[in-house]
Amino acid sequence: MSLLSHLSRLCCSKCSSIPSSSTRLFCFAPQVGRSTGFLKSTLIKSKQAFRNVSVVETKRESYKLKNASWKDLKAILSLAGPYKWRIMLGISFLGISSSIFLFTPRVLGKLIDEWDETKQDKMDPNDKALLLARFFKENPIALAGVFMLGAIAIAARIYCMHTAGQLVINDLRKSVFNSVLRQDMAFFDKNKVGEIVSRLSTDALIVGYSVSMNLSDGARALITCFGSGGLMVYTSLAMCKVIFVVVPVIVGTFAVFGKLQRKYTLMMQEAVAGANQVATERLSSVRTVRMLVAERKELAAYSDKINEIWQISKKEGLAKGFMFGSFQFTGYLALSSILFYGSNLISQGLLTYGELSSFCLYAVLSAGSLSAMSGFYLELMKGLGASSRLFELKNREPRIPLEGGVQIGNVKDTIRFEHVAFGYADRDPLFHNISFDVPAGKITAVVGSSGSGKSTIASLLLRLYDPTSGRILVDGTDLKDIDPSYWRRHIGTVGQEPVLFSTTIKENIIYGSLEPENVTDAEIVSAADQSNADEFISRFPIKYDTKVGEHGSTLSGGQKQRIAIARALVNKPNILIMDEATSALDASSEYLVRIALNKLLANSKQTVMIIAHRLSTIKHADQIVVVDRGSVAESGSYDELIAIPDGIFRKLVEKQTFGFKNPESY
Ligand SMILES: Nc1ncnc2c1ncn2[C@@H]1O[C@H](COP(=O)(O)OP(=O)(O)OP(=O)(O)O)[C@@H](O)[C@H]1O
Repeated sequence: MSLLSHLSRLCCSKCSSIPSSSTRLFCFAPQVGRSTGFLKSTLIKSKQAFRNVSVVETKRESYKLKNASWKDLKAILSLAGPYKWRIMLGISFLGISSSIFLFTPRVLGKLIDEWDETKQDKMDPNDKALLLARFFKENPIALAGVFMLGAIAIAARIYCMHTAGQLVINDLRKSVFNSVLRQDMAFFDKNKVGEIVSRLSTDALIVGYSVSMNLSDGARALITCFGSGGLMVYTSLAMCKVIFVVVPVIVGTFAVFGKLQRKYTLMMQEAVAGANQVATERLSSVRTVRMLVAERKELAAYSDKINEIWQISKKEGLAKGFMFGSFQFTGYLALSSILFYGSNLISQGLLTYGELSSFCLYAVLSAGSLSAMSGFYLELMKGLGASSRLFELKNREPRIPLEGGVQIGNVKDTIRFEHVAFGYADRDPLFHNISFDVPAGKITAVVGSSGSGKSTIASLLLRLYDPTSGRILVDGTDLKDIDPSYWRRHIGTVGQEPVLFSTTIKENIIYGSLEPENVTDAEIVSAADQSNADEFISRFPIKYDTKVGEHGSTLSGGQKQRIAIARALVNKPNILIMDEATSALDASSEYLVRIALNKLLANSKQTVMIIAHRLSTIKHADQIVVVDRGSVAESGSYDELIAIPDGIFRKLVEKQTFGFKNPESY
């Protein structure tokens, strides 16, 4: 009975140790960025960022084992390279525990026969197992001591392999995250953040497991299988006939129901991921759900997903039940056959009680190790499948590197867009010929109808994307030859919807500073003062140490915007890009932000690009560039452009001043 339960425990431990995809993490890009300090708040349109950010874990395909390639085997084994001594130590402990527990049944068999007076004369007095059995008969405490040693060796092996696995997982996660952080924006347009985070969490776990615990479990199964198989033959060749009949039945049962159970486990993981996706998406947009009174609808949607889980769970439970039931059935059948045939041999004097007991123990050990070996193979395949996806991310070279090139962080004369053409991947070309100059130390406003590509111009200037043809020249140097990080570091950006991180106001302001620890409090207050933020921050009880909540949820839109402006200013950037920094605000918030911006622009010696929606706000720009149908349709001062009869700018202004007769007077 206890042998059978030991056997089923072996199988259970195999099943339960498989990392479940229901443990996937859901994470938002700002948090990802914050945790490393790499992502700069230079995303021109936070709405674009959130398009990816709020995409949570999507339904993933089951592991496609057929895609696992053996060339990756070398690569995943090389991940364990730095920890080879730890793994070797684990394997040595495995050697100790396996030797003890493989030799034990034989010694126990001899111990049983030792009590049988009639068998004494037939025993080989030089048999090592017999000598040990006699020793343990006299010193039973020593036997307990040996078992204790075996148990300690097992514990040490598990510790070594578990920690080696975690170290591999840590390395993988760090290197993949590092590679992902370096990717260009086109990569993030195509890949969902939820999917990447899932790879970092689940796939790294599977790979780490497959080269650590799984490897040691596989080695243990192999040693046990061959060791106990050999010892069964050594114990009684005659009994092996029964084994040849019984073992395939046990392994076959396990294979059939095990496969079924694994299938349902994978279906379950997908269903749980689906339910999590619904829950996370809806909860992250709970304000919209509340305003649209959609609570019942969302509960129904979530209940449907839970029902899916329930349907699969019933099948999974049935498969599991049948597997363990059949396992008990075949196991008992096997043991009964061994005992029946064994007793027969005993009655003929061809076998001793001790030998039969040893044989039973070895049979159980080898059956357990056979099923463990099949599990090892599947886990290794899973590891290979998961590693190929991770290596793809780890080895991906971004088209726009993070660093490298001429270190230019200012413009002395002009930034020139020269016949720039550009289109987003899988979209029609957006620009076919954009040409205009941004003079140094002046304010240039870019205007155009919605979707004309104003924000894209700012993205190109930040080199978040490269033009498909044409060039952007900074005092004659192609932007492609300039160190991208150095360039971006000298540009202050305020996006349409400010992205704040769930930390203090102070940390939000200094986020993006090259040396945040060197930014003085006076500099922070000065930046906040310039952006009209100090006025409300100083009214908070703990002022700049106030936490702003997730995505700045405890602040008003205008307050968030003013903190974002302070963040853009604290680094004293040479170039400022303001992307519709006030369009999302109500009238009074806009007024406060506008005062801040006007104050800033009035004193500014910087080169400023304003992506403008509200045309009344750019009256004082030195130059206005009108983008229309992929090229620059008009450019000039406000007065020059408004004076063009039927001009595009004039029409844009007329649309915004609908109801006013004379747009010039607006
Ligand atoms: N990351 C992206 N991937 C694919 N297409 C994009 C992406 N970002 C913007 N677009 C598309 O490019 C076009 C120009 O977008 P952009 O945001 O530059 O326009 P805009 O003039 O700033 O618009 P608005 O005034 O409405 O903010 C739009 O059609 C938009 O759908």
